Amino acid sequence: MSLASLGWDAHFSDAYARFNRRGNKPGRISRVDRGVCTVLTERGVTRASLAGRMLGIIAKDPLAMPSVGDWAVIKTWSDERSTIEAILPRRSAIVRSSSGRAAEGQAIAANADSVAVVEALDPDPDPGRIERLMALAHESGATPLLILTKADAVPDAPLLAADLAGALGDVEVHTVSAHTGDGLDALADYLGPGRTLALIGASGAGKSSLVNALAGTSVMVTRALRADGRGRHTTSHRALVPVPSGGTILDTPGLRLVGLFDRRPGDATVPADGLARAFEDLDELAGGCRFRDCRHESEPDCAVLAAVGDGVITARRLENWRKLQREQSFERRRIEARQRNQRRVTKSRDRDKATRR
Ligand SMILES: Nc1nc2c(ncn2[C@@H]2O[C@H](COP(=O)(O)OP(=O)(O)OP(=O)(O)O)[C@@H](O)[C@H]2O)c(=O)[nH]1
Ligand SMILES: [Zn+2]
Repeated sequence: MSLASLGWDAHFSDAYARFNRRGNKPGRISRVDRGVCTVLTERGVTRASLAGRMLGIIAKDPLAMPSVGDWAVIKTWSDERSTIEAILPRRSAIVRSSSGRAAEGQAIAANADSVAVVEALDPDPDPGRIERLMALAHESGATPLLILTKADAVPDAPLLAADLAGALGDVEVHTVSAHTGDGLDALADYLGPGRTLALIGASGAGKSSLVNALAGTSVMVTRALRADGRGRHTTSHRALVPVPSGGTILDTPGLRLVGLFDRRPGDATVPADGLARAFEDLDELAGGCRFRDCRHESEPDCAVLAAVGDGVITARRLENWRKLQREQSFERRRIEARQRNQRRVTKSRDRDKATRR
């Protein structure tokens, strides 16, 4: 396996220079199990545990915990054991905050060139989840895109895709089916030699099936859906899989909680449908603002900002409420885009009818 096909380039080779001595070699982490990493190197696959100095660094900064996709410095000892001595600076990282404190974030994928939010077209795609995951993709520093899976399972895939794309702005949207192979060719751009495409999405979104379809072999375990139609948590590991086109695809574990990323510990128990109700007090307060379309940012006589100033509500709560409102306006834009599309379709159908007459 050449390091270049795994994404090794001048940037990483420069960073490696100060570790370049006998006994050390670079490798890319393809899997992490409780501190033991599977590493792809020029000479094949190695298992490596964390060196003592790494443990010290991680204790101070959990983000330094090796993640799938990281380039690592591997030291091989005289008894053949291997340890991870260091992680080279990341070019991008998908970070999930396990609690409200940013310092407790955890990298779930490193050094991807592009990050795809993967959402199934069937059952109905969830725009709120897409938007949350899209924020995570944007924050990673890689190029975000949206992959809509299971296109074979719905009659109107292009319409649904256009509808979701309309609300996303400048992000490429691809519609695919792992079962029929439709749309997979269009993903080749993201998987050229040395390029890494990472996938994030809810459990059951079809990530493993997509990895299998792109890698051309059955490298990941997928399992049938539960009777209630919800995906089962079947990805037992995070994996970096080389694909025939020369790049690598990085699968992350299925993310089951809708608001996993931006909800604070106390809010985590609030179910998605109860979210609006959870902010009723804020809606009520907003009724006291001078302007009816007050955005509670810097407007004069804003009752909400006043309440924050008085300590009646916390700034964090206000921020969460704003997030919810952004989601709702996303939903509105989505519905408008769908109506526009439908009007277009109806119009062209009428035109067809007229010409046939
Ligand atoms: N109709 C159809 N079903 C699909 C397609 N891709 C995946 N599925 C089904 O969707 C279910 C979930 O697929 P997985 O690939 O396991 O989903 P995942 O995102 O990897 O889920 P986790 O492993 O839980 O993270 C399985 O029952 C698949 O057979 C597709 O293109 N078309
Ligand atoms: Zn206000």
